[in-house]
Amino acid sequence: MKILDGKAVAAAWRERLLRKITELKQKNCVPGLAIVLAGDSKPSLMYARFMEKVADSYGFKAEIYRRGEEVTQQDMEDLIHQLNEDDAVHGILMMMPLPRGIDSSRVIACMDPDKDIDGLTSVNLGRLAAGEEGHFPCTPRAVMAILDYYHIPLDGKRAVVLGRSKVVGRPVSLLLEAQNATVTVCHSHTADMETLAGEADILVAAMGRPEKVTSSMVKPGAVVIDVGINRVNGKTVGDVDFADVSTVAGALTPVPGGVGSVTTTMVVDAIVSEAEKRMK
Ligand SMILES: Nc1nc(=O)c2c([nH]1)NC[C@@H]1CN(c3ccc(C(=O)N[C@@H](CCC(=O)O)C(=O)O)cc3)C=[N+]21
Repeated sequence: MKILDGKAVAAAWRERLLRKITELKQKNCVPGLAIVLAGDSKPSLMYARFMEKVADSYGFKAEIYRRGEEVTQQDMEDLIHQLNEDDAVHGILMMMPLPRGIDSSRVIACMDPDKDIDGLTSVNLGRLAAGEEGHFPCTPRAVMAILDYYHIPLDGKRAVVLGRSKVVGRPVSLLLEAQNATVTVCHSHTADMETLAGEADILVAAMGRPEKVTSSMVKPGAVVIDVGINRVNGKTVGDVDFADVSTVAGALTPVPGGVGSVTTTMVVDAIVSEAEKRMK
């Protein structure tokens, strides 16, 4: 079984992105990232902190806009409008989910699609579905970057995505299909998910349930991509039972050190391309 190392993928992208950032700085443009962190969700806290460190290592600005669990709808919408208008901000990364009581669709709708580097807006999701250029969610892009780095063929292959969330399941299914995979999306109402999962050449686990995918659901030799980030007893585990699935899979991403460690690189890529676009 091959371990698909996210850190190796991130390292492969790093040099080219660093070069682009240097070029931007020579033109007096320092890419600026606004991270919106509302509430106390653990994975969001982890991601925001890790993203801040990565931005620092790339030598550009990332600022966290922290709001409490009791933030109001108006505060959230005002914040997004403020960031839309701030020329130092090239991209907005808003941590999902937002606190209970906040209508996230309405907050997302406030976002300037050009600054929506995680592809949350209907405009960017529509562009993805239509096969147009745009900002696409960074976690699904990280999945694709891993498959690409390891030269995993997708054309004509059966891909099964477990989960249909707006940030992962749905966009990753569109990206896989765009690479000519035949994609099945499973969710909480799917009948006989185990059988469908077992037919996958490429299995993407993104349901957000700790260690739910076991060896009996995996075809021998399949490529398994674990998108899950779950905190269990102070430890971070994926949606895949790593030890069990590694006995049948052909290749598997670890957690941590897999998809998550490439997601931050995709944020850097998105912010750089947005900054470059503005210099033209
Ligand atoms: N709009 C939005 N987009 C997201 O993509 C999104 C989100 N909201 N909300 C929260 C979840 C969670 N998430 C993580 C991404 C990377 C790591 C990450 O970098 N993990 C490292 C470990 C970092 C460490 O060692 O601390 C790894 O897996 O290797 C963690 C969590 C993205 N999410």
